[in-house]
Amino acid sequence: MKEYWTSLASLLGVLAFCQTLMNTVLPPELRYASLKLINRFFQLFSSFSYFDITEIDGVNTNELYNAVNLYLTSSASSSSVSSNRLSLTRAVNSSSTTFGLSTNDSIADTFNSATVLWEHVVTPRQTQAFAWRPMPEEKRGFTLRIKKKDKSLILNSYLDHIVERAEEIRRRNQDRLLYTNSRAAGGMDSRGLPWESVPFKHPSTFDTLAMDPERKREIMEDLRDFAECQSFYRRTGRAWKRGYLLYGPPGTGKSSMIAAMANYLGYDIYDLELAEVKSNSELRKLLMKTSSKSIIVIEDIDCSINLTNRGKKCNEPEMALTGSGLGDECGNGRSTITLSGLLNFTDGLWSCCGSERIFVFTTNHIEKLDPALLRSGRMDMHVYMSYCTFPSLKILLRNYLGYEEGDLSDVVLKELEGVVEKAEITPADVSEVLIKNRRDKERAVRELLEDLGIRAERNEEEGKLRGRNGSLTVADDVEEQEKRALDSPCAGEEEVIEDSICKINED
Ligand SMILES: Nc1ncnc2c1ncn2[C@@H]1O[C@H](COP(=O)(O)OP(=O)(O)OP(=O)(O)O)[C@@H](O)[C@H]1O
Ligand SMILES: [Mg+2]
Repeated sequence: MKEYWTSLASLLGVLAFCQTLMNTVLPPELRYASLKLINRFFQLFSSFSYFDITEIDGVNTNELYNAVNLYLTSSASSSSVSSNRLSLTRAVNSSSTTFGLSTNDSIADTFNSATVLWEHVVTPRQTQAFAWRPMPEEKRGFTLRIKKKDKSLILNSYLDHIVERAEEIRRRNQDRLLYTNSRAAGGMDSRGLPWESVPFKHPSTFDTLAMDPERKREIMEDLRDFAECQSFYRRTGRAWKRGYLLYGPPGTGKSSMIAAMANYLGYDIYDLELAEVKSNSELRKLLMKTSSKSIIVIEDIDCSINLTNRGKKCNEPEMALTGSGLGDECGNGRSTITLSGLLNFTDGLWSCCGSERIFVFTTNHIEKLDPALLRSGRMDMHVYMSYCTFPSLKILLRNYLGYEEGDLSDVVLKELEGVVEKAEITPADVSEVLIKNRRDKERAVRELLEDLGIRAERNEEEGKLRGRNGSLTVADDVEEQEKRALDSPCAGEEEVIEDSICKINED
């Protein structure tokens, strides 16, 4: 026994000596590499296989890493998984606490009677004197340890199971995320991610959205069709994405529609602030960092992109080859996003670097948009968010006052129907009147009727209404607006813009 202890002490002494020698002789980077090498050597004789799943896979975020993270996060608190230490987090405004694996801690899981071990590996990134792009300060990843004999039996099915479970958890999770690129400092965060997120809690749904019920049903069917028909997109060779252009006056529910879409499909929203994006390549990078099952939104597209930039030519010859043949990135520090860059963003090869994504552009002035954005196939569905119509008014009365079909007298309904479209009132304005008087329903309807009457009269006086007998229908309006926008490709804008639009059309 005494001999045993003596040998153990000598062995420990040798190990301590080797470690001191390594620490003295080798610089820190080499020390880490040699430890890794020794580790690999021992793994050769081990009965386990190891798999590394890193957070960043080249330039893209590794979807598998996110799936494993979510899977372990949700199962960390359950009794089937054993771990001594868990990290607890709760995001700003979030309603739920999430469990996670602490840095460099491990957790065991069981699948088909095989036990596996996950380790959360976080190592500091080696500092480089020069880097092409900001890199996260830490390298994160999971290492899966699995018995060699179980590897062929469960590895693929286990990973499929994790991806499926993660998907399920995401869908069940009420806290969708709302991402934005408009960070005060600009650029990326300490982990090299260009998007910041907060939990998305907008309560708007298709049920609360006031619009023509038939049109609403069409949009919902279109969305469902899109989400469920991956095989169709694959079979027809189309990228699995869809574009919606929402247009109409302010306060008609464009942003509410986006929230309703996200809540309906359970997608995250990426609210892209174009003014914060410096160049087309930055735009592409942002696109690459979005996840699938998401809605990428550019609000007020007519205001966000300065088309006059497209008229500016770059001196570098390779720049002149890009997009429409006009310079797009002159590197002068100002935003140099071009229309062609934007079109590539939604439609080009890069737009397919993920899947199941919806692009939504909104505008108050469809007639100001470049026809290239409107042509069929680019924005698959154009949705006109109109002034309040009688059917949408009934939805608002139900939402705010609880009036169901038949609760209001026929006389009042007739009065409302007769005046609502002539009043050209937005759902936002109707909501205001109803919110203000929601505790006194009759008064609310009375005030609404008064307001509608005044607006209708004013409109008639100002000769705003079009049509033979002064009536304006939503259908007329949609037709007229789209026609105006499509028929005059190079008309109606300042000259510089005209030039560049015409050039891109020639291309
Ligand atoms: N169609 C609608 N159905 C239900 N509520 C609506 C609708 N339109 C507007 N509202 C109400 O008015 C408010 C403003 O609407 P929203 O922000 O969606 O309008 P918008 O069309 O995006 O306006 P803008 O063009 O100014 O961005 C919302 O908070 C919502 O309560
Ligand atoms: Mg809006």
